[in-house]
Amino acid sequence: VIPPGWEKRLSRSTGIHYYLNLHTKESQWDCPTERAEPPSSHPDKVQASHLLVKHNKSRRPSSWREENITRTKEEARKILQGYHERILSGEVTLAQLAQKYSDCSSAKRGGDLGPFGRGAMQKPFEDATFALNVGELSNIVETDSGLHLIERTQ
Ligand SMILES: N=C(N)NCCC[C@H](NC(=O)[C@@H]1CCC/C1=C\[C@H](COP(=O)(O)O)NC(=O)[C@@H](N)Cc1ccccc1)C(N)=O
Repeated sequence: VIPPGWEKRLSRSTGIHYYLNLHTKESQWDCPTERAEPPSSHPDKVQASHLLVKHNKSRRPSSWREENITRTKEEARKILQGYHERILSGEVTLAQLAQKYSDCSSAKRGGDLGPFGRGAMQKPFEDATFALNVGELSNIVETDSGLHLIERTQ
């Protein structure tokens, strides 16, 4: 008997049965032994990309882009608001802007921070990311590093 959350399918090309996980849409040849669970709405780990604009009150007012960052926090906010509007309009993606303008070393990876759990990032950043649904873009989030736009990717 097939555990709940799975469906037995017939592969047209091979004429062999396979099993489809109705939640993840992944398929496998061998008959599952565990039930397939819907994705939990409280994941241990999330993945996000971010665009960081630092200012003269950042804990480390320096980055790969700029040796000595002198813009004020309000100037940084204006810059990030501009990026926010351009991303929301669909003109550009966060990754494209992060690659060029983010004051974080993750800029090289389009702002991708990789997967992380609670306790890894500064609290405001962590809370904002965990509050996002996958694919959603945050408003401006402030940490000791500076001002961020965050997009949750997983
Ligand atoms: N994957 C992890 N656990 N890496 C350690 C994160 C440490 C954490 N960082 C933050 O909370 C902020 C939010 C995101 C980036 C970040 C800050 C700074 C930039 O600000 P600054 O420190 O000059 O003030 N970038 C970083 O840390 C980068 N290594 C993030 C990163 C870059 C490339 C690949 C993966 C991760 C913290 N507890 O301080």
